[in-house]
Amino acid sequence: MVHSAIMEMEQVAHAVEVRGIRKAFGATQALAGVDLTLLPGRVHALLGANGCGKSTLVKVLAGYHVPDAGEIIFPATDGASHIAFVHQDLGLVATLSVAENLSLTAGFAIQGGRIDWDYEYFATGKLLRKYGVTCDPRTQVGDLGPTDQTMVAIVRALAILPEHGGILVLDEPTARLPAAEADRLIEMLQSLKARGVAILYISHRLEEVLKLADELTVLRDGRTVHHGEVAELDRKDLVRLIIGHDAATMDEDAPRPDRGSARAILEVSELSGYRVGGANLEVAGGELLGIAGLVGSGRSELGRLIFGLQRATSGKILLEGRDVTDMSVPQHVRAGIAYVPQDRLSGIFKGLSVAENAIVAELDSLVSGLTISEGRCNAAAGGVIRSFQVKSPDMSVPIETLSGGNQQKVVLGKWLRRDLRLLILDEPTQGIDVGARTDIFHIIRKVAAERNIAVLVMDSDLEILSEHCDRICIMAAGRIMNEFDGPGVPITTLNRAIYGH
Ligand SMILES: Nc1ncnc2c1ncn2[C@@H]1O[C@H](COP(=O)(O)OP(=O)(O)OP(=O)(O)O)[C@@H](O)[C@H]1O
Repeated sequence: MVHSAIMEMEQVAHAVEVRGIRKAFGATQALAGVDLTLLPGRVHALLGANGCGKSTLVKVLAGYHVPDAGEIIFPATDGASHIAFVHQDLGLVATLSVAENLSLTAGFAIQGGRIDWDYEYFATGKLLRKYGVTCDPRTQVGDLGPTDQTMVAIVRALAILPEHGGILVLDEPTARLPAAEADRLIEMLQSLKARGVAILYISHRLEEVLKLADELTVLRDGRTVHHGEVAELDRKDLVRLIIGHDAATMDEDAPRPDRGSARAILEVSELSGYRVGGANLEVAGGELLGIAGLVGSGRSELGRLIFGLQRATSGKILLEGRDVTDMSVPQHVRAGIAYVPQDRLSGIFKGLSVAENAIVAELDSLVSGLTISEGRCNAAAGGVIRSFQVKSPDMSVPIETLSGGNQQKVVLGKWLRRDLRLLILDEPTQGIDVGARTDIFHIIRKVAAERNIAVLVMDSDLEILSEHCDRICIMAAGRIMNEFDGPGVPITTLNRAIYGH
């Protein structure tokens, strides 16, 4: 029997109270009795490792999943309509303007039987300015940078909340943003507190949580393991609460490339494209080279140019001395280059199982005769699942039923099984929890050293680059401007270089 009920209560201080929510998917108990109270004007962070149940709780709040048991209690009679959501994928339509995107949920202004566009643009501009968003309401959303896109998604959510109060649920809003850009967003969210909005904030970025949140709830395996004030905690405390012990530190014994003798696997000279203009770099076998830079610095485009997703207008790309500049993507894959894109969804095949996704990059080697050897497929998929500690009930379930972070682990794992020379990772640990991140980099380093693979890592999280990369290059205006030897480059040094151009 479903015990869920949305009860109405009067004159209570909370914006919403969640009591004893349980939700299972088959044998997976995603939520095993979660309690949570959101208060007006306060930010409540919801933390926990990949697959602990955060998104499931958000989907229960949104009414997308019906809980197996528990209650959601709103104080006002129309409480359910005063809760707005910004999901991980933002849910914006890239080909429509900012004004159109906002009106899709808030409704269009109609005058004389037609949409009053002058009013639409005026009203959208006013709304954006109110929250400090400077983009033009006529701009296509796809042409905005990721920070402005995120802010538009938040303004769109806020537009359906009342002038005071309401509840805003944000599921990893800053996952795609560099730290400094995320600060703009955090300032915006701080200002909402004064408006009495109750905010539920999900993030794997602990610095943000420490800056923004007033209180936090930590989930582990669908259960609340901690609830309390944030002011009393530091980063180490958060890590301990999330993973149940201190984070593993850098593996001092991990093999590191000897730069003097290691031969360059990748050599890029004077490479230019749309935003990249004259980039030069080399990556040796076994080396992890990090690329940092602001959005628009050419950081992500550099990876796409090397993989052949974008055409170079000039310059050269050599892979073990062989010119691969004008090769197509399939030719690059055959030459031993792998590219894991920023956008997790473009790396997975929805509808296929976890096992099929795990082996899709090496299908050619698993086919015997006209059939695919099931035993070898299962062994290969099992290898990915074990080494990346993918949390999945079994490998036959559709990949989209895994939590976001676990989908990302499968994408990474499938590429690492191929016979690679160069691995390009664009935001590899986006959405991956703090414990799993370190494990993943340890695996990448080990595999890179054992098989002499060059690894190029583009990441907006400077802590990740500082902790794990042998060298870090700073990109600005399409060029490599500085280079630092790692690991352990201070974040302040990296930030100074990034903003110094
Ligand atoms: N529709 C579904 N069908 C089957 N299992 C599901 C479904 N949705 C979630 N699960 C499972 O429920 C558990 C909790 O997943 P959820 O997405 O809530 O985790 P999460 O804490 O949001 O993780 P992440 O940080 O990786 O986004 C996981 O084991 C996941 O595989």
